[in-house]
Amino acid sequence: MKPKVLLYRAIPEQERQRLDEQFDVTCFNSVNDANQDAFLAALADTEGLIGSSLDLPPERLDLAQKLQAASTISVGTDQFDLAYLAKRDIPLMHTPGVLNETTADTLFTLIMCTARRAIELSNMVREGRWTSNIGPAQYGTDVHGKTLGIIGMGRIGYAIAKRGHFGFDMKIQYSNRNRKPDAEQDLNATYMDMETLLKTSDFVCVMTPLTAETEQLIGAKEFAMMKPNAIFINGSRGKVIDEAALVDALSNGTIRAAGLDVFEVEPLSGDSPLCKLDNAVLFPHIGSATTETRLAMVTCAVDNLINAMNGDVSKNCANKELLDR
Ligand SMILES: NC(=O)C1=CN([C@@H]2O[C@H](COP(=O)(O)OP(=O)(O)OC[C@H]3O[C@@H](n4cnc5c(N)ncnc54)[C@H](OP(=O)(O)O)[C@@H]3O)[C@@H](O)[C@H]2O)C=CC1
Ligand SMILES: O=CC(=O)O
Repeated sequence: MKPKVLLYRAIPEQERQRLDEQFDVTCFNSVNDANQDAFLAALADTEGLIGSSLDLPPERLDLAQKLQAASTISVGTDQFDLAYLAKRDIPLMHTPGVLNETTADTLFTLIMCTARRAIELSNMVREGRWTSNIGPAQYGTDVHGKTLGIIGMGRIGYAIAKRGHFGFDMKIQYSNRNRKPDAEQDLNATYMDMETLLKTSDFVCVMTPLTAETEQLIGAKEFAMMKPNAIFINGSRGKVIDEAALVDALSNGTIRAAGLDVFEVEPLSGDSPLCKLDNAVLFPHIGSATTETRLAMVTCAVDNLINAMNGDVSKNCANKELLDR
């Protein structure tokens, strides 16, 4: 008998077929109020889980007592409690690497759009408000030659810094849990504490994971440390910053602008005060959202689940303490 797997997101047909060859798959294209009870009931029998964009905390996974492996179609693992899974000997597989360049492209788009006010001025044209040649009131600020500060110089942080260094002649500085010799050698990046980075960067870009240590890492105190002309970019997770404090900082002119791909609550409500601010560029969590990269992530996650269900967690296991046993 094939192991039972619960798929909780729609995936391309060819990847679904690969799952079906190996597993007895129950599929929920998405989990919502209407089918949540059926999903929770299905957890009871499942041995493998694969999907994304759904919080699966211990109280839900306690219902899945036969679970052997979980595979998230994302690099971020914050929808799971890694320590809880490790205690139950359940590997959580994720998709590092395959989305680095696409996500860095998105983050650089935010840098460009905020600095050059691209969305705000495009809207001016669309809405028939371009009635005379633009003047200083509409000018943006340069990106090339400026200082880019990366908080969280991991795989994606490095890919963003690479674009800044090679493409835009930017000075790269970073703060991180550990030093990154590759970034220092390849990109001439300077390591510093977060406070110094906040005080001296023209662009501050956050790319850490969401963990107990990084939750609300950037709040009112940190925005106040930034230059008045600083542009703040968040591509990590919404809860890494204090969103209300960011709204204040943007409204009061504490900083110049912000570009956000992630929010405390997603989807962001159209009623959010952020939506009223011209100096906020808001993307609907599209870091990795290209056809090619989303397919690569699903392929990676399917491979990961097959490997993990066969006892091989040597590649792409997020709760690494399992590997050390
Ligand atoms: N907007 C989007 O669509 C996307 C968002 N993401 C988000 O980006 C995150 C990062 O992805 P990725 O680059 O692959 O991950 P990595 O693990 O490669 O990079 C994360 C970096 O953050 C550092 N870090 C972790 N905790 C802290 C801390 N407390 N203080 C300072 N630095 C810290 C890590 O340091 P160290 O090296 O020392 O461990 C590491 O260098 C994901 O977890 C996800 O939340 C990812 C993909 C797309
Ligand atoms: O946010 C996206 C991810 O892969 O994590």
